[in-house]
Amino acid sequence: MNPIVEQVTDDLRERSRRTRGDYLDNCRRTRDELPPRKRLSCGNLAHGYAACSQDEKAVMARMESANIGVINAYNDMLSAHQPLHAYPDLIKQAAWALGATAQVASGVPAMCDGVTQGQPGMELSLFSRDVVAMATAVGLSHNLFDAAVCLGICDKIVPGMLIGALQFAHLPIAFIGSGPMASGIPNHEKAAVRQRHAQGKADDAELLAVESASYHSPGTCTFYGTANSNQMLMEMLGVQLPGSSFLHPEDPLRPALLDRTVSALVQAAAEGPGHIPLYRVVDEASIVNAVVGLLATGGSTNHTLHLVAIARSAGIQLSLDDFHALSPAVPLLTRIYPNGSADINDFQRAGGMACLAGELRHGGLLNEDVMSLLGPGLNALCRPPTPGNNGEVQWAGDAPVSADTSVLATLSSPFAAEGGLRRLRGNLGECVIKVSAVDPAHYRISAPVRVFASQQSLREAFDADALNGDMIAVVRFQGPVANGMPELHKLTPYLGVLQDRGHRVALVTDGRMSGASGKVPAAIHLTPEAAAGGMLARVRDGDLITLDADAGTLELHVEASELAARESVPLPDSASTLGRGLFGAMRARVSDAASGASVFQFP
Ligand SMILES: O=C(O)[C@H](O)[C@@H](O)[C@H](O)[C@H](O)COP(=O)(O)O
Repeated sequence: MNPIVEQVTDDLRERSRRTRGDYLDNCRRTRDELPPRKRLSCGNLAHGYAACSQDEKAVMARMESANIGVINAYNDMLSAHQPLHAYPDLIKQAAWALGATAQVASGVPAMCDGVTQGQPGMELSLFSRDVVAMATAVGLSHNLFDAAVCLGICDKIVPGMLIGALQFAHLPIAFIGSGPMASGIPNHEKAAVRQRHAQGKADDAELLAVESASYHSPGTCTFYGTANSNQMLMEMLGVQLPGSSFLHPEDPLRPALLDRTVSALVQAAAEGPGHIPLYRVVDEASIVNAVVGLLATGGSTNHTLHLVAIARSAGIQLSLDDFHALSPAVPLLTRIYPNGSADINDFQRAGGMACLAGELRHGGLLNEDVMSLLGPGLNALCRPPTPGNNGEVQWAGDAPVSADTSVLATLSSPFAAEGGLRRLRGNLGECVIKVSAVDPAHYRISAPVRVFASQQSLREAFDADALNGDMIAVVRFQGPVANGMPELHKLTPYLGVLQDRGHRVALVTDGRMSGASGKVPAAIHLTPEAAAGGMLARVRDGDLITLDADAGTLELHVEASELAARESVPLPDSASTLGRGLFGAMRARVSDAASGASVFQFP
């Protein structure tokens, strides 16, 4: 076992002792005091199964077999979620074949960050995670279910569902994804046309043709952004079947995997030694494994927020310090766009999750004492699913070796010695940078500041040709309190053009970037944010900032006395169009980015 992974896991257990203990007590008490369906009156039950068939009612009334609640994030607008339309019926059929039942407990909202990128709706995006958590809890609060399955894939939806599910962790709960669409136009070609469009060298028709050739059918986007990082994490945590995430939506193994998820839930719902409630699956050890997976793949920066919020919702006191402590122990093993030119389908062909997990395990980088839906340990995670006898799926054989080391490296020859995400600290506060997609020549940048209070103002300055030198672009008032912490990924082509012109450029912001961002060094999630007393509100045009990803520092070169004497620029008025007015209460209550940017007050 790697001593750093062991130490971080031990420290996390120690730090979480009280809150995790309270959480587990609460889970067990819920099971004792509010066992599924047992406290419902006849009227309650009759309401709950009124729309079921007579046969289903007879089975449900006996209460001898599991009733599975389905939380569904289906909509037609998210390509990744569109295939989920068919899943509830398949789950019901699979349950019925086992003498059990299933019901859709709730739909939950599901935002697409691709649709809202650079748009006002993006200000709802991060908060939608907590809305999804509450919607998941609303569905399961009917207490009609012995187990649950969450159907979701994309950015905020999976973390939100898991936060909600963890409030029902006395039940077995599984996740099912739908898999990536086939590769379209390569992601780096799309990015190149975007840069040409930003300079007026490509028109809208050309850009739309390229975008449509990239995003072209049902399934998850093919870059390694937040959605695909989610999928990796759910497998690492043990709540989604190993090797299921990156199979195409129409892959012939998908029906068998769905059936296996349902049978695992039915088994795990039964009392006895095989009972596997969610609280046995998501614990300190599996959370550390998830962080290791994120670092080894250079995954989405959004997970430095989501994993913290997920862990804390289960009484686990994960912090950025844990990411920072683990990073030197975890080599970078994948090169998937934006960290390279390959996409998630190339990763799958190279060996996918089984190969990645096998490699990490071989290096002692994963905790072995974990529980998954399939039982204890990591064996299944390190083997690809294959068709077995009777159409059932099996995980057998050896961990595969990489079929393409330019996409999925070995521990003996990693892409970088350290993980893809780093913490930066300095007199402006604490923030995060994703180095896995940045050329090491740009790890250290010292340049004068240009301050912007919005994405739009930076774009206007670019269009006016007013950005033609080295620059640290400070885009502030983009934190959770200010405007819900939008992703600023629409700035990537503009900053990318400046970098390609040979200027030394970096972004410093209290906002977020997308999982698809990375080429330009970006110090993001800066805490404290400008709207909550952060020094970022005192930065002025012409100040000098040094961002040093190797040293882990972000320094504003202004004397502390001068900084103390400066007035903070006030928060601009918030806009209320497109529903943003409704989210004022969340902006007023949200925790800082270092604590997961959540409206929930977890101890
Ligand atoms: O965090 C993420 O992964 C992104 O928010 C992603 O969900 C979003 O769809 C991007 O906007 C797509 O990236 P491109 O716009 O670069 O294709």
